Amino acid sequence: MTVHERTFDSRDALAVALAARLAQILREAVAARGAASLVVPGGSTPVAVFDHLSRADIPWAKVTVIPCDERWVASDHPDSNEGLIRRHLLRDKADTAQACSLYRQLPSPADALPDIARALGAIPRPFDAVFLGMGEDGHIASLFPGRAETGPALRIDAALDLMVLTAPAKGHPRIGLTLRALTDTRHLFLAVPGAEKRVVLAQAMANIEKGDDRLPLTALLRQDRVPVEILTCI
Ligand SMILES: O=C(O)[C@H](O)[C@@H](O)[C@H](O)[C@H](O)COP(=O)(O)O
Repeated sequence: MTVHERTFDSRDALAVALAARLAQILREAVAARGAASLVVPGGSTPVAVFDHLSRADIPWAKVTVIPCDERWVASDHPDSNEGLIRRHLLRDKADTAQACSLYRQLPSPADALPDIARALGAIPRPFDAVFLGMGEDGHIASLFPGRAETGPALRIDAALDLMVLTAPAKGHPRIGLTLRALTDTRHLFLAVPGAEKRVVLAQAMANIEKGDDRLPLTALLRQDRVPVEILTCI
C-alpha cells in the first residue's frame, strides 16, 4: 500500500493541478510509446478537470480516453459517462482524442460484455493514467459496497477486467472496470473533494488496519500494484 496525499485550497486548484499532472503524463507517454491511455470517472468531480485538461497542448489524436464505468444509456443521454467525456473533455484542443465506449445498443451490459472486453483488450496495458472519484458510501467506479457483484470485482488476482451491475437499487444497469483493471496503470489518481468525502477516506484508511473490507475504497488504498495519488480539498 503506497498512498500520497496532497491537499488544495479549493476544488478549482485541485482540478488545475490534476489536469496539469495528467497532461504531463499523457505528453510523456506519447513521446515514449507513440500513444497514451487515460481512464476517467463519471459524476461531477471530473468536470472541472476535463475543462482544464481539454485546453492542454498534447498530441490528442494519439490519446484514448476510457470511462472507468458506464451507465447503460446511449451517449446522448444526460446520465452517460461517455457523453460527459465528449461534452467536457473531447473538445477544444482535445477534440481529436479517441473515446473508448463502454456502451453498445444492446438490451443489457451482459449482452455486450464480450465485444466491450475485446475493445478494452485492444488498448495497450498498463494504462498510462487512471483518474477516479469516490462516493460518500465509499464506492469507486461502479464498485459499490454491499453489492454481490462487487466482491469478485475487487479481487486483484481475478482474471477479469469488467464487471456488470444488472439491477441497481436506483438508476441504470452499469458496466465498469474491475479493481484489477483500474490498478493496471502507471499512475493512479483519486480526487476527494469536500469534507464529507475526506471523512470517508479517513475511515477507509483506518479500515485497512482493521482488515475491514466493507468499503471498496479500502481495497483500492490497500493494494500494492500502483501507488494511489490522492488529491483532496476542503
Ligand atoms: O459513474 C460514476 O458515477 C462514477 O464513476 C462514480 O464512481 C463517481 O466517481 C462517484 O459516484 C463520485 O461522483 P461525484 O464526483 O459526482 O461525487
